Amino acid sequence: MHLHGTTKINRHGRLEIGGVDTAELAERFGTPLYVVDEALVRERCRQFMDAFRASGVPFEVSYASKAFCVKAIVRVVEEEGLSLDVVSDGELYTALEAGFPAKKIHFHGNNKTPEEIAMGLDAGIGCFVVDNFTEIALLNAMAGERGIRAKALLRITPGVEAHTHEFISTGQEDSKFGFNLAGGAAFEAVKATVAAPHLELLGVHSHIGSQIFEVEGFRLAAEKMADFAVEAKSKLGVSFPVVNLGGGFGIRYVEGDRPLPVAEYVKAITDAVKERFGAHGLPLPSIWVEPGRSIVGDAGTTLYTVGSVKDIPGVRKYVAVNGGMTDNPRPALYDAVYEAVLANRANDAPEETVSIAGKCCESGDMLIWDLDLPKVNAGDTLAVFCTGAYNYSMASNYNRLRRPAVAFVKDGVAELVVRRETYEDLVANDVVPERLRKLPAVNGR
Ligand SMILES: Cc1ncc(COP(=O)(O)O)c(C=O)c1O
Ligand SMILES: N[C@@H](CCCC[NH3+])C(=O)O
Repeated sequence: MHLHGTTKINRHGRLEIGGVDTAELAERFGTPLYVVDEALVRERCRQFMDAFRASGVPFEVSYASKAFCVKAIVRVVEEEGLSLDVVSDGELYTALEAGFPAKKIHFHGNNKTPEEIAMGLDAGIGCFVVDNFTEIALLNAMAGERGIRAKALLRITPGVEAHTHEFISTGQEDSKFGFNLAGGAAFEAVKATVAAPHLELLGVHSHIGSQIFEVEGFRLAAEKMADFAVEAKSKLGVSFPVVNLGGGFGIRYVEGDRPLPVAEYVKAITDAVKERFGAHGLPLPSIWVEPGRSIVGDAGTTLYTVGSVKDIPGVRKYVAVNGGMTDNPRPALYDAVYEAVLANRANDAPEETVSIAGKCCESGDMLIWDLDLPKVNAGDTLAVFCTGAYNYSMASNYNRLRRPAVAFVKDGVAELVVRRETYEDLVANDVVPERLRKLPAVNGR
């Protein structure tokens, strides 16, 4: 069993996170419950910040809030000195509501609506990561209407494929994201941006994929960005003050996952940029990265209560929990794998191999296949590890399940940061047209 961050087994044989017994968490907040180890989030933030400081380059580490976007986490990353990526009006709204400094917010997305661009411009965000020619024209026009110049980073698809699950690779040429390098769109985009009177070109951005365990892809992308900077300088006289290499740094979900220490990814990136820019006599740009999963992923644990157990002799034993694809759609979407333990009997030896099913009306609603556990009973608490990234943020109300609560734990204290949805929340936006309203009962019928 791999215990992440402050997670440990206490003297009662129960799992404890941030110094808080999971039995107490389940009792106080109910289950399913997302538990976030705040100290581990802060440690991950510091690993990035410290590695960049050690490299001596100008930098920004921008938390990709799509991984987990709620006000409390925004507060934590601000306290740790990070910047923030948003990809929608909703994420931007959350960041601003949390008091995050607008200047340190970067707005991503392949189809930012005019309303989203207006919201970003009016808030005075730091930059837009511009994705396509439509956006160059729109952003220029909307900044012009306001009499300002918007800062723009151009998202480039560098043609680097990271070794990861196909569905979450975004760096290849055939992508809905960005301007491709090989086809010449990236070069045209630089020309169009510098010709736009209300845009200020900050530089270039690339993101090569997610859950990456090697430095090679980052190094290659960094080199391609540097070579592109050389081309832009020599042919157009344009400089890139910023080179952003995106996110995608892998984490350990299960045995066999071998992420590199954060410092190694950072060193590979900063070395490649330094070398390549230096070799061409270009000034060193500010180097930015956008980690999401590697900031919050392994700090999250989901607690569930075991309900029905169904044994099909000679086939398999299904153990169902009171959540599923609604709070964690990643196994269904990406065949993602997770480790889990019985939180209330964490020292008990494994006795059986079971598969963890969710409670949704969907055969694909399985959380873990073939998990070794002690004999499981209804009422046990199952803790699934590494659910901090892309779980709460991708959760749904399928089957009208209510989204779980989120609690931060730290130094023996648990605090609610998102309350569990209520039945009222579920129907709050429903409108019944007059003609469908139930007539008041007549004569008691
Ligand atoms: C542009 C961009 N930046 C950053 C991220 C964060 O990725 P990860 O959570 O894998 O670090 C993503 C998502 O993959 C992304 O699309
Ligand atoms: N949602 C994906 C990652 C998204 C990457 C896209 N930028 C996951 O759960 O792994």
